[in-house]
Amino acid sequence: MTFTLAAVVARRGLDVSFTVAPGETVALLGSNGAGKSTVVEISAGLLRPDSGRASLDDRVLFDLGAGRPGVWLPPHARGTALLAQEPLLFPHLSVRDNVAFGPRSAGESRARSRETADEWLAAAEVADLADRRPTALSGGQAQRVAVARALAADPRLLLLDEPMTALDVAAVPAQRRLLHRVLAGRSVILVTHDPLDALALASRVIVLERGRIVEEGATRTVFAHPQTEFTRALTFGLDLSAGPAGPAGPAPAP
Ligand SMILES: Nc1ncnc2c1ncn2[C@@H]1O[C@H](COP(=O)(O)OP(=O)(O)OP(=O)(O)O)[C@@H](O)[C@H]1O
Repeated sequence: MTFTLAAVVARRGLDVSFTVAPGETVALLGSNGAGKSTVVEISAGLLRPDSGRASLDDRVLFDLGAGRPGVWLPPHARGTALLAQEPLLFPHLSVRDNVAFGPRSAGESRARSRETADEWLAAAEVADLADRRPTALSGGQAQRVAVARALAADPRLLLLDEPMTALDVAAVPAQRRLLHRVLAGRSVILVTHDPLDALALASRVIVLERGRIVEEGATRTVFAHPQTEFTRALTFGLDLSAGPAGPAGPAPAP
């Protein structure tokens, strides 16, 4: 899926335009208030921009401008899934039924949507928690269930807004590894403050400053040759000379 977005939100000082290629994870970086969450909200259908257009392949998500009726698809009709900082699971449903909710809403039978849920719970390595209520989960477990729930809906575009922020620091590497595995081949926008998330998960980064794109390119290229003060500070001390880190870590020195 190719995602294209152009949007202006004057009251938030936002004016951006970019594309996410099929199967590409793009990390949105930038200081507090730069506009990252606003981009996610617009893409998910939670915030209406003053003007702009977004599409996922040939499906127009919105097309708005002055003096015409325009197009605005509601969140559930977009084919996007949002994974937020907090897992936001339905407290009255079991873990399995939380994950089954998306496929069930999309018209799958109760039995088939539960099978889909169990497949994604297994992929997120939390199959043993299927019968629990969300209140009986740790923060890390709840985020894994939230990942399973987002993917069970089979989104055309996955929006991750700081999915690691609420986690204990010790739980972050395992969550990063899970995301690395399940994001492969999907079109994803990842908001993060952590350069390690961008390096591990995103092939491209976009840096926002006061609602504008000020830097973008391949993650390692941008980090190795930062053009803005923000990116220079973000990557200070990062050693990018070891080559790309795979699941087994960087290649050993010769
Ligand atoms: N609900 C809101 N109402 C009005 N203005 C808002 C609202 N949420 C954010 N803003 C403003 O919009 C601008 C962009 O904020 P946004 O939350 O998108 O930034 P961000 O890059 O996600 O920041 P952070 O890293 O702190 O989460 C900021 O100037 C912010 O003050």
